[in-house]
Amino acid sequence: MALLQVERLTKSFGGRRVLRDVSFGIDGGEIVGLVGSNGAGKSTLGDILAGVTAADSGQMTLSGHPYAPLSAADARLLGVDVVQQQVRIDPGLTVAQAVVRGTSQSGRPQPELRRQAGVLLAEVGLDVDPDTRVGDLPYFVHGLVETARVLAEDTRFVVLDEVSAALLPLEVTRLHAVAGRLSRQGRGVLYISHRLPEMLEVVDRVLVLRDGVIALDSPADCLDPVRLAAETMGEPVSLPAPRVAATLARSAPDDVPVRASTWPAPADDVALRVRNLRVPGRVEGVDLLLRHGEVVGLTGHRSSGVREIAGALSGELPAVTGEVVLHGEHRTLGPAAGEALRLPAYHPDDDADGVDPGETIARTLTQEPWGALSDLRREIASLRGVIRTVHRLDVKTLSIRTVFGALSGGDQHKLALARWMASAQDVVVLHEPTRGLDVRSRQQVRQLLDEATAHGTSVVVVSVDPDELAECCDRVGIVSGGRVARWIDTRELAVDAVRDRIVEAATVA
Ligand SMILES: Nc1ncnc2c1ncn2[C@@H]1O[C@H](COP(=O)(O)OP(=O)(O)OP(=O)(O)O)[C@@H](O)[C@H]1O
Repeated sequence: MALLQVERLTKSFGGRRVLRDVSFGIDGGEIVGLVGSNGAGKSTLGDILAGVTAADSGQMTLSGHPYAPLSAADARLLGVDVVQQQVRIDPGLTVAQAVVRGTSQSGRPQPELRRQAGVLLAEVGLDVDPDTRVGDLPYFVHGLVETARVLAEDTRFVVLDEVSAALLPLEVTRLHAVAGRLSRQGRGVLYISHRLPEMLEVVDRVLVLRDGVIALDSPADCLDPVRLAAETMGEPVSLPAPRVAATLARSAPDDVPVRASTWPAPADDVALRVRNLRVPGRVEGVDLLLRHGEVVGLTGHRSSGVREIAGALSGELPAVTGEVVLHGEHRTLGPAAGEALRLPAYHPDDDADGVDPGETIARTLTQEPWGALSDLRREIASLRGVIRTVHRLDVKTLSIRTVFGALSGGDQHKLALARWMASAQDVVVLHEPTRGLDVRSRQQVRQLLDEATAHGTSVVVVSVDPDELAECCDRVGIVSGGRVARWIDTRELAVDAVRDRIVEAATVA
């Protein structure tokens, strides 16, 4: 008998039928992957299992008994819990309070809570003081805090919704160890992810959700990432090509000179040169050279200094440097000069947050107060632009009047990035531009990048995901001890070869 059995679930939002006829079973001790394109309904399904959302019709059983939770709290009592994709924990709580909140443990004395939270945090590989305020933690940590909370409970079935999306390979390995432990304890796990190569390493079976039904239910060892991507999209997908090869294959617009990949770059080809960049105590002297139209990646462990380099470039952290040349202009940075680089930076969490989730897609993308639109032709052109973007990015919605917050996580991210990139010029910093995106959406984001770089924009991509770096960048710097320990050139290498080099170099560093 399956631990959790799902029969003919359906769910619609307005006129959009998301789940049509979903049936499957998951045994105790099984880790089952759930994949599907952005907007396919994975989170909706996970939320139904965990009582967050109710299905329109269908039945579920848990250990053979009818299971129809009235709320998330009800599901938790019955032993089913979810770590949600866009989890937001009350920033005023301490980590220890967050780990035990809503569980049977929460009434225990504080010292015991702290001790227990410390053990659980270590288990998910999170090296933070249990007294730290949640609001002081980076966003990626929230999913791990939630995973620790699930461990604190007597849960029989756990949904992990995109917990790995913002994690480094080493952190993903720890998350997989947690999933393995849950499975050895006889619990069932539904593991939702777009990071297919990593997911296939941990799951026993994979369910593909496509067009509202389970289109494939297969043992993981019969699948590889390319076949799985094709099953997810319902059509063959091409392997991502390295960016430089794609750039050379593309016919450049007449007004854009095709650059030779020479190194060092000629002086007039330099978009940004920084020598000896320092953030006292955190960044130890980094040299960075970015040519016009180049995409340079930076990655490294949490304490490597990579975030601080990005923070110094975007002016979020005070930096000192020997020399900065930006568009041919020399600048001096440092407290004395009172000047900072202030490169525009896109952070998926902050910028998707900066968008009002209650606002329509149309208003979000036009960025104009509608009262200010007094010219009908301008308004039509502007709305046409919105429709084009929604089509082009394949956003799953029936109308541009849908509120932004009702879109799937991936669709929100794509639109927020497209909106941000529309005004990106010169040199910009992008944090995790393809996070949480399916294989086709990743290609669409690469196209956005290619278009921007073809017009001379240069990009620094900061990421934890080796596949993203391999697909999007011309060069990737591995940061360690506040320095770039090694540069990996992606030219003339297959994407998975670059990925392996990044993982290997980051592990050594
Ligand atoms: N509360 C809601 N109101 C209206 N539509 C919704 C709501 N929640 C989800 N949807 C719609 O249901 C569809 C499925 O969304 P869901 O978040 O489940 O997709 P997903 O497969 O998890 O996508 P992603 O990979 O992008 O996270 C989307 O088209 C989304 O717009």
